[in-house]
Formats: sequence, C-alpha cells, structure tokens
Amino acid sequence: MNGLPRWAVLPAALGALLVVLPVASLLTRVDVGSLWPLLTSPGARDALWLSLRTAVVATILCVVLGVPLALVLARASFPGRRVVRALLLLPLVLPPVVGGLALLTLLGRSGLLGGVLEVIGVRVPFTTAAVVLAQAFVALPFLVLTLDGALRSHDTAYEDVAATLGARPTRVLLRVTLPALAPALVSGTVLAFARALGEFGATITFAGALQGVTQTLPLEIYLQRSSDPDAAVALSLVLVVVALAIIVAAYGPWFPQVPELPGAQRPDGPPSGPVPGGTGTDATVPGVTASGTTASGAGGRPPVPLVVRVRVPGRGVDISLDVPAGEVVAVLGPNGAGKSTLLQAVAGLGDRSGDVAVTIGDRVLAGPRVSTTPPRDRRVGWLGQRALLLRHLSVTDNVAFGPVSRGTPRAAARPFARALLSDVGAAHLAGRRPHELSGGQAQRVAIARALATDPDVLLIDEPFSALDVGAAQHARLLLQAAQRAAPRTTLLVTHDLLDVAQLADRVVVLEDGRVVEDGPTAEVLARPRSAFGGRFAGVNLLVGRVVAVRDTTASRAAVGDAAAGVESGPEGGAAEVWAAVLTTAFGDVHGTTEDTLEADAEAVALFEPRSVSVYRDPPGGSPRNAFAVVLTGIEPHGPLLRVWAVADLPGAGPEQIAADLTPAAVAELGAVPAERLWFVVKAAEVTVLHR
Ligand SMILES: Nc1ncnc2c1ncn2[C@@H]1O[C@H](COP(=O)(O)OP(=O)(O)OP(=O)(O)O)[C@@H](O)[C@H]1O
Repeated sequence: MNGLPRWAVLPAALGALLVVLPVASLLTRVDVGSLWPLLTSPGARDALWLSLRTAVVATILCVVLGVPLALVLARASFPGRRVVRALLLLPLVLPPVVGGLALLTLLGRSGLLGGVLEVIGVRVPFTTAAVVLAQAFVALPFLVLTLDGALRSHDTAYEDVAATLGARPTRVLLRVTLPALAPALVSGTVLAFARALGEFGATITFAGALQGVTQTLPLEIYLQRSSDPDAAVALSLVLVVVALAIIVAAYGPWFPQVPELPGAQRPDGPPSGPVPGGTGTDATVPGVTASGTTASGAGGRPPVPLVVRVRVPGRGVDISLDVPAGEVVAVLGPNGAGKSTLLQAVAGLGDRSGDVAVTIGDRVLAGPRVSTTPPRDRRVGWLGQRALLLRHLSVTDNVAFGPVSRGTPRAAARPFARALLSDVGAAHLAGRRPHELSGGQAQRVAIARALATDPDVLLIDEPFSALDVGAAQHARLLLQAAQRAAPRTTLLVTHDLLDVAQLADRVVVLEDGRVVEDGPTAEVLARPRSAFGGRFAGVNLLVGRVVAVRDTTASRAAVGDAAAGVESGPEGGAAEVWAAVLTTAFGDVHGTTEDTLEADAEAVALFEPRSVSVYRDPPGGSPRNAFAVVLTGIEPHGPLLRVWAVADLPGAGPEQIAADLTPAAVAELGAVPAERLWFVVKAAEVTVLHR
C-alpha cells in the first residue's frame, strides 16, 4: 500500500459495505423457487420491456443532445456559460419528483408549452414519450458533465494539427475529438443509461403508472411492494442484474483505455529503420526517391514566398518577416520571445487577438479588411515537438488523414500514404498503431503526415527536442533530404545548433517580441550580433557603444578622429583592421573591427570562451581586456569546464560571460560561486561588429 495512510482503510471498507451490503441482503431474500413465474408474469415482462425501450431511447436522446451541449459548454465562449453549466447540475441535486413537477408545468395541459401542443393535438404527459422525457431530464447531466470535464482537460493540439491537415470542424469532431474522448463518452453514456433505467420520481409524477405504457420496472417494483413484497424483491433482482450487466459491458476489459498521448510514445530506442550513413548524401537518406523527388509530390509545385506581420500589443509582440520562396528560416529566441506566437499566426491557430497579416504566395490569408482564412484552408503544415498521431488510427491512416480531409478518396490516399512512409523509412510501420511506435518512429510518421498534404509553408516547432541524439539526427536528415528534393518555405523554431546548422538558410533571432537579428545562417553563427545569438553560437557577446576607433595603421585615437577615420576609411586594402573600444556592462572592451563604425553607434564585441583566462588578481602589462567579475557557476563543456560570471560593477545586470578552462586549471583556481575574479582576454581575440 504505497503511500496510502492506514487510517483510510477503515472508512474505505465501510463505504464499500454501505453499497454492497444492502444489495447482498436483497439477494438473500430472493425466493429462487418462485422467481421464474414472477419474472415471466405479464406485468413484470411489460415493465422490463418498457424500461429497456424507454431507457435506450432516453439515452440516445441524451447522446444526440448532450454531446453538442458538452462541446458548446467546453469550447464556445459566451456570456453566462458558467450559469448554464450550474443550471445543468440541477437535475442531479433536485429530488426527481420536483423534476417531474417541472416537466408537468411545462408540458402539462395548462403548462407553458403544453397548452400550445394541446391545440395541435399533441399530448405528452402520461404517455410513453413522457417516460422518455422524464428519464432524459434526470440522465442528461450525467453525460454532459462527464464529457464537459473530459473536453476541458483534453489537449486541443490534436485538433489543431488536424485542422492544419485540412479537416473541417465536423471531421475534426468525429475523427479526432470524439475518438480521443471515447472513454469519457462511454462512461457518460453508461451513467445516463443506468440513471434512466432506475428513474422513478420524475416518471411517476409526469407519466403516471399505466401498465405497458408508462409503468416502468422501478414503478412496478414500487407498486408491487405493498401487495406482493416477494415479487418486488424478485423484480429488484432483475434491475440489479440488468444494471450489473451494463456496468460489466461498459467497463469490461474491452473498455477503451485512458488515451495515451501519441507523441509521448515509448521512450526512444535507436530508430529501428535504416539510419542514414555518414556521407550525408541524398542517396543514403530515405525521404528521397531515385528520381530525386519526394512522394509528397511537392516537386510539381514551385515554392512560394511567405510574408507575415504579427502585432499583439497584449503580448508585447511586433514581428515582421519576409521569407523568400523555398527558404528555411530558423527562428531563435529565449522563452517568451514570441516564436510560438509567430508560428500560430501563420497557421491561423491560437489566440486571434492583435493585428495579423499573412500572405503566402499570392493568397492573402489574414490582414486588414480581409476575412481570416481558417487553418484548414491555409495549406500550412505543422510539425511539433510531439508527434500528435491519432491513437485510434493506424500509421497509414494517420498519414492519409490529410489527403482524405482534402477530398482524396481513401482508396487513393492509402497507397499514397504508404509510399510516403516508405520515403521516410517507415514502410514497416504502416500497419501499427501510434502507441506501438518509439518517439523517433512517431516523429518520422509525423514528418510523412505533414508532407502528405504538400503544404506551401511548413511550420516546425522544436521537432526533435524530445528525441535521443540518433533519432533526432535521422529525422533531421529526412527533413533536409525532403527540402533538397523539393524546397519548401519553412519556419523552424528551435533551440538546437544542429537544426540550425543543418536545415536553416537564414536565422532570425527574436527577443522581447521583436526581431533583433536576421541574417544568413553562417554569418549569424560566426558573427552573431544579438545577445541570444551570441549565447546560441557559443561565443561571449557584449553589447555596447563605440567610444573610440583607431586605424591600426595610423595613430588616431580620439573619438572625433575615429569618426573621421571611419567615414574616409583606412587607406590601402590590406590594412582594413581597426582597433575599436566599446563601453559595455563589463566596462570598456578593446577589440578589432573590419566594420565601418561610427562614434557612439551600437556595436557588439565577440570573443570565444576559450580565449578567456581567469585570475584571482588584476593582471598588469600587455594591452588586454580585464573584466572584474563575480563567479556564478561552473558546468561541464566537452572535455573542459565552462565558468560563468557576471560583471562586478555597480548596477551590473544579469548578463553573463563565460571562460572555458581545463579541469586542472579550475582546480588550481579553487574558485567557488559568488567569488570575485578577473576574466582576461587579449584585444586581438575580440571582434567588434556593428549591430
Ligand atoms: N495565451 C496567452 N495569453 C497571453 N499572453 C501570452 C499567451 N501565450 C503567450 N503569451 C505571451 O506572449 C509572449 C510571447 O510568447 P510565445 O509563447 O510566443 O513565446 P515563445 O518564444 O514561443 O516562448 P517559448 O520558447 O517559451 O515557447 C510572452 O510574453 C508570453 O508571456
């Protein structure tokens, strides 16, 4: 009994006995000898048959009305939603007889609606229809509340992906939402049926007790109780048996299990499919056919440009981005920088607040004076960190889901899906269910699914971060091969240097909801100009202002001279290296520059952590940068240790710089966090760039 307090056992046992003992004692009272004649009496047969019929019809009514009601309550936002939800609880807490009276006041002869119905010759009270209505009245909340709770805790990411694959809302409901909520739907339906079957108070008040018409089994038991108690007990036994049969039927081993999260499939082993070899050529990478095109058919349509502008003042986001046709743009940035907001704006998902303008090719999907195109019609593919495969569909059907949603007949979509699976090295997984896949396999299937609709723009959000190194590299090479075979305009959000190096043509860095850096991948990785870009590329980057620039071939040191020198430029092509001084959060930084720098302009100083030496005392001598710092932490970095520190200056911010030292050097230094140290780097090791 792991973690269970002992005291809980006694009340738990008493609770169970409270339910089981009365039923057991009822069984002991049954006279087995007279059971059969009693049960086959016309009254009992009629009552049982009527109960089953009305309860089934009432349950169908509950499902037909209750599922949409739960959906509206859980997903729509309208004023008074909480009040409606609370009102729906009423039948659960009201005595059923009050429910019966309420129905009478509505549908009785002099009731609000009953009078009108009477005029057209429809009479509801004291009919079999009244039994059904009374049962549905008390049973509906069981289904609605069960489903509403499940819907509210359900992850809508599956619906979002289905929408980007082209599924219309009804298809999303029937093929994604309801299958995922099958356990809740079954529980709610069973509860509603059981409640309808046992309904008594509302029925007798609203429908009366006419044998064969409104006298259901609970009523029959109640009426027999005074005249023939043995018959009442025998009939009660029937009700118990029927109720037990329903519960067993609904909650037996075949009861749908709580949905596993597809995409959080089994932890990764190495991918079982062929892993591309080290040559990195297309020939070794599944994903490209011999003809050099993917089965996605993307080769047939030329890539198109993407233009997006997102302004959400409430989130502090204001981003504009132009992506030429076929370009892969890596979107980097710290948490909360606006990466997801940007991707959601392109896909048409999530919060719709703010000004969003999106144009893909010549299609304006969102913008001022344009009605916003829903995600299903955007021709945008989504590939996220979780594979989000639909657990009730086979791998093939998951890949075929998009084409079928867009109107391809299933018979054609399935072979196409199998061809795509083969392209991504997952042909052998075609018949499996998502829960039978490893994370890496699931992600390969997700890639095939995303490409299956041949989207104009691919949105990729940290696609490999949940995979182990081998599986991530495999999936990365698949995307790279698909991109080479048929270039597709792509936004790739990632925190992984390998994703950027292998997939991206261009890097955009976001900070605080703004683009702070934008350039070709090689340029940003080699010479970042934003704080995040610097951290990402693994170099120290200090932002500052130019206080002096000096032509290393001349001897102009003053700011005024520097500005003049910059404007005219150094004479002679070979001598274009200038000494520059920046004022930064760590004090003045001396470096060299090949850029044209104006005095007082913003600039960055870059230097590698391995160029930094660490001392306990201020160094003297040669022209070096010496920063007074406070040690914040030490972490492993390959065979070295990376030592982090903040500036030891009044009013210094949280900005950190790093030094890479050997473990022996760190041991010799013997420094611990919060200690004051000196970070020293030669001016020749510091590159200054304009921002
Ligand atoms: N549903 C929301 N309602 C209000 N503000 C939000 C919501 N989602 C995000 N934000 C805010 O919008 C800004 C941008 O968030 P966004 O999720 O786009 O950042 P991100 O770069 O994707 O971050 P992460 O790397 O953590 O996913 C943040 O300031 C965040 O707090």
